[in-house]
Amino acid sequence: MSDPRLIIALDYAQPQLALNLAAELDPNLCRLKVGKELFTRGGPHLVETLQQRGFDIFLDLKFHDIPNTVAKALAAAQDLGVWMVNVHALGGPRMLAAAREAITGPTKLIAVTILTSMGPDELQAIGLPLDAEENVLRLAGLAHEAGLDGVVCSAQEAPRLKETFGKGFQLVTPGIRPAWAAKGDQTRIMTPADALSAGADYLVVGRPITQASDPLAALQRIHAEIA
Ligand SMILES: O=C(O)c1cc(=O)[nH]c(=O)n1[C@@H]1O[C@H](COP(=O)(O)O)[C@@H](O)[C@H]1O
Repeated sequence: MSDPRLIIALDYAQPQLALNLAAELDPNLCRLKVGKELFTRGGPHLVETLQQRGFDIFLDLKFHDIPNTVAKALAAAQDLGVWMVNVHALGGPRMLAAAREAITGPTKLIAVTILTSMGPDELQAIGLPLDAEENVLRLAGLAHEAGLDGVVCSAQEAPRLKETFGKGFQLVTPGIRPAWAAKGDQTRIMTPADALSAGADYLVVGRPITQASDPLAALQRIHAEIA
């Protein structure tokens, strides 16, 4: 079975736009991410429709709540049959343990560490040490200890994480920006090829594809860059 490294973030306001793009894509070449905006608009039905078309779905709802609530939300995500789901590592060790217990099947469970949009100023504003990598390593340590499958991080942190937690601990990296794409609100970014060389297992790419005047051409360009 193919194991595509590319996950396309379907950050659309209308489910139909997501379905239109999906209709042009090959599930053997990419996976799809359904996040807060699209899920709030399209709901579980949209996830099911995309799965029926053969796509693995990363349900990116970044659960962050008390342990019981997170566990119940994850059970619901698992019932949907999604390929991957995430929680915030900042929810803490008890929440991560409850999350791990809630996932009993093949759904991959990963933890967001420090959002790729955050730089030193924002880390300072929320009272965390200024070095993003230091925070990511600490939070990834909590996720690893709780038995999660991996973390969401920036590709900049990938070498240290692979070195510390080993090959099997999966790294899902947003903040991917080809040299030709706008940075937008992302801070800790890397190109697709550099991210893979740094040790990323999966690349999450949204706007460089979804906001391109020709999304398929943008996707093909990225595929060519990482081939
Ligand atoms: O969990 C995520 O997917 C995520 C974590 C993170 O730290 N940074 C981050 O950008 N994301 C998501 O990854 C996608 C990145 O989209 P673009 O910046 O448009 O490529 C968005 O859907 C974000 O919600």
